Amino acid sequence: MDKAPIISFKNVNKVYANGTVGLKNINFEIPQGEFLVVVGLSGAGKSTLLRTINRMHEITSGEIQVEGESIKTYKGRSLRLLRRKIGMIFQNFNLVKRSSVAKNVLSGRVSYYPTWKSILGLFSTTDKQKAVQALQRVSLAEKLYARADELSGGQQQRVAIARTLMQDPKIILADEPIASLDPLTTKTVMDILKRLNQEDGITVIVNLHSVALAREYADRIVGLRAGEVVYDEPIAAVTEADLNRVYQTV
Ligand SMILES: Nc1ncnc2c1ncn2[C@@H]1O[C@H](COP(=O)(O)OP(=O)(O)OP(=O)(O)O)[C@@H](O)[C@H]1O
Repeated sequence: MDKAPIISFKNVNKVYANGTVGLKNINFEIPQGEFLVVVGLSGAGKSTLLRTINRMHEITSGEIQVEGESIKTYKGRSLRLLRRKIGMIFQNFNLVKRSSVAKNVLSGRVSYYPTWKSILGLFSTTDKQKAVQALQRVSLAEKLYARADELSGGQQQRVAIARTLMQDPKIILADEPIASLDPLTTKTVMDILKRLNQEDGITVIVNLHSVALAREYADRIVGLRAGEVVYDEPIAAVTEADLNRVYQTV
């Protein structure tokens, strides 16, 4: 690919406080606009990898760059700006369940407001319209006033995606976004992520257990085993034998 990398890992290591190795000598670049799927067994380091990109987890050594800048020393405003451009989707949706869909979606915009305004819920009319548009993108505009916990799992995940869109993200990190969903709903959610990638040029990185899904949606697959990259290929080059390597336990 000839596009500049939006994210790069250089000799990245992560050792947790209890001595567990989370990531081991990770080196790779993610070009802007790529749909990257990270696969691996439970405990392989997929969540750790994703969470180092927005500094939810700190790395032990090496360097991660986002848009050509090392994120290691970011704090205060620079860290807030980093997190604003990186949306995150979680397996369990992370919605405020007793709040309305509208409030949940608008909360994706708080980093654009001073704290006191966001606490009082003083969102602009423009942003309220933006929330409706975000819900339209995930085909849920009619649920604007519903309570989040009245929705199905798949609908809640779509609300979470709409919330992320309020950030105007350049990157979406999705950590097992379909792990709690049935096959039909899985397809809806994956299709939405793919559409945002293709129509908006958002770089999407998704952690998945399912190799079949990875093959269906990814531009490229990175396989992790015990914190190490054991496989990194564009989708066209993927073979069963390669993927089996990712799932070997020894
Ligand atoms: N806070 C923590 N403290 C200590 N070890 C941790 C912590 N978080 C994760 N680990 C360990 O780091 C390794 C990688 O975990 P990680 O959650 O990144 O894997 P994963 O591939 O995302 O797994 P899963 O598919 O189950 O979510 C595992 O051995 C895990 O037990």
